[in-house]
Amino acid sequence: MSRIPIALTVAGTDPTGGAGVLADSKTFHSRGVYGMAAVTSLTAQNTTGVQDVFNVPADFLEKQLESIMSDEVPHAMKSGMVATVDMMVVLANMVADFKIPFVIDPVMIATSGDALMEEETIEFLRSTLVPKSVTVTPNIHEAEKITGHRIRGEADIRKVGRIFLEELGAHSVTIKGGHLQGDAVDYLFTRDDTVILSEPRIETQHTHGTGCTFSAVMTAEIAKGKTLEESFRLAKKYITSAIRNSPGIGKGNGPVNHFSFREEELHE
Ligand SMILES: Nc1ncnc2c1ncn2[C@@H]1O[C@H](COP(=O)(O)OP(=O)(O)O)[C@@H](O)[C@H]1O
Ligand SMILES: Cc1ncc(COP(=O)(O)O)c(N)n1
Repeated sequence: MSRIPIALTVAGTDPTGGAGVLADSKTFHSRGVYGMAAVTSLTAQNTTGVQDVFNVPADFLEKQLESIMSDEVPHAMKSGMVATVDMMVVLANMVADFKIPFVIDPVMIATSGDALMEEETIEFLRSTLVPKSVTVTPNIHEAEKITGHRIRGEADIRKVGRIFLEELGAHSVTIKGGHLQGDAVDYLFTRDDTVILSEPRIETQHTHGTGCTFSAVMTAEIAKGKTLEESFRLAKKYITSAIRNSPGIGKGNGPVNHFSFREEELHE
């Protein structure tokens, strides 16, 4: 029995460390949670874009998950880039077997605009994985793709929230409004409640890995036993600080600062 909360990420790599399992691992660590990672894809990418992708064979993803689960079962888990249906089947089976609180970050394209998920995988995600999660954290584009409904403003976000809950069987959905105009407004829709969190938009190009980082905070807090709403509120504070204090790495859309929120807390 571990003496520390454990969070697992099932996601791809970004060798420049801004997104994917490296971002998740830094985030878990900064929230005081022990991090584990099963890798789905190796990407050759940096802050300017994705140069190439190598998908891990699905049976090797299965072996990684068996290695983890036969030794120590994490308290919560998230998925990020899961590019192929075969890998998603492995993930869905594992989630069904272990019933660990599971956050889906439905990663489809990188901040640079490069595709990270095959089209047929989106259908499997919608029908099989979404109902198994405690929450799914799409950005505007991903929420549109999953529901087939165009989002122009808050009324559409509310409509799409209802589609996730009522038609797709989600327990909750966390829709991130980072790609809309104006303030950065995020929405948590559950069966009983709607929580809306708003922060002023930060003028920056350094938002690489914001979605990975945001969902990793939620997963870490859930691993500690926090409620969904508490985890959402903390993730919003953390990502705002992380974007505001971005370290200015790379020639393109640089990463956020995964440790700034912790420092701000210490200085309070
Ligand atoms: N320029 C910004 N200023 C403040 N918050 C932002 C900014 N861009 C994104 N966010 C926040 O970062 C988180 C990730 O959102 P988003 O960029 O929509 O997702 P993704 O990284 O998956 O595309 C959300 O909490 C969103 O509101
Ligand atoms: C391996 C990997 N996973 C995910 C993303 C998306 O990142 P974002 O958090 O900016 O949507 C990425 N660029 N690379």
